[in-house]
Amino acid sequence: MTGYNLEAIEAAPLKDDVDIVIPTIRSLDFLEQWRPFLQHYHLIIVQDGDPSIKIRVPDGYDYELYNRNDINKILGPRASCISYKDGGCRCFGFMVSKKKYIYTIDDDCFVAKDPSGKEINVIAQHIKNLETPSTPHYFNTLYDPFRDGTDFVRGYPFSLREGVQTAISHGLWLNIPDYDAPTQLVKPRERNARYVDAVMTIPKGVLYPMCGMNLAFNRELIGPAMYFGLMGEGQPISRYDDMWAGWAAKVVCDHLGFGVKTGLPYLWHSKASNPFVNLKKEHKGLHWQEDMVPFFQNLRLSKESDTAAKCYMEISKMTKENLTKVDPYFENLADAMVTWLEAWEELNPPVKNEACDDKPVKKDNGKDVKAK
Ligand SMILES: O=c1ccn([C@@H]2O[C@H](COP(=O)(O)OP(=O)(O)O[C@H]3O[C@@H](CO)[C@H](O)[C@H]3O)[C@@H](O)[C@H]2O)c(=O)[nH]1
Ligand SMILES: [Mn+2]
Repeated sequence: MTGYNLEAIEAAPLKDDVDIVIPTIRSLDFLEQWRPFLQHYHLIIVQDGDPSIKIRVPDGYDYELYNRNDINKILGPRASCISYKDGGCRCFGFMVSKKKYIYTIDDDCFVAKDPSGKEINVIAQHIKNLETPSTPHYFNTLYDPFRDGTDFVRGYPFSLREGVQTAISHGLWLNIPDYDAPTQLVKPRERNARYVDAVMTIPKGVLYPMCGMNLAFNRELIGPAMYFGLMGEGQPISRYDDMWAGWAAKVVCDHLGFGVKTGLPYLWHSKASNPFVNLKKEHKGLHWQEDMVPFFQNLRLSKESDTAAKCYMEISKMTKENLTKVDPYFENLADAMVTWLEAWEELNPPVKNEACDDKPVKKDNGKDVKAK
């Protein structure tokens, strides 16, 4: 497919347009190996667990680091919507970022190699995925037609070849696959060595289990719908943070006409989590997913919902109406979704037109800021 200068996209890493968000309860030593690919980017590190622990960021990285005390200070009572002791705390980083794109990665992930032995530049591939259209309305059997060396196949309607803007790029994992605890327990030695050289659009109306380990998205298009839920300490469920975000964000993308791609790039996941501990954290989710998935599959948004934030507000109401019968937890989750939206709006005030009004309009972290 021509018309998109893929080489130019690869050469320009868009370093001023991407923030890298890392949730961590461990160490950041994994960043040493990522230097050639990540050091040019700004990091937003969300330190989970005990805030008195000092974590070291490898020299040379440009970063902001937030622990629980910082989250409480910045969000005040609204900090209650950010999960504690769950990787879902990463969404705080999405909220404080001001960039167009987010790339989020776990702290037990390393650089993978393609079958030729070349190290994979994850951000370059995610940017390609995001900066080229998706094709959610009709499946191209040669996968992403916007990659070099391929195109739309015979029988692909010309009226659909323009595609739609891509909002989410979901990358995959070599070595330890993203299995749930029961699958990990029955297949403790399973490793993924299968590198599939493919990127594909997930069709409109089809949901998927989104993993937060190697994920990029366009924050301007979909940011408010990328809430990783209320999980972890004090909650009956953990480790469904990315699933919740993925189901909701896909429904919002389908409604707003954005696309979601999955496939390349791969990274190397060297799993640090324990399947027995995970089973304890996940077991309610394993039951509830049988209700959560049909809930999202049947959800229809109104045409008045024409932004990600409005869609997400509607989803919070529907969550309360439809899932509270599954468990009272969903009432708290629905309230947390509203709190998340309020906090998002406070930190990301709507941009006003300077020509109409140049008065200071909003407070941003306590400071008056002019609308840009
Ligand atoms: O309490 C916690 C636990 C973890 N983190 C950070 O979150 C990521 C992922 O954690 P981990 O590597 O333990 O989990 P996996 O099972 O390997 O990964 C998958 O589980 C998903 C559900 O949360 C996650 O998105 C998947 O990638 C690491 O960076 C931990 O340090 C945390 O902050 N708080
Ligand atoms: Mn892991």
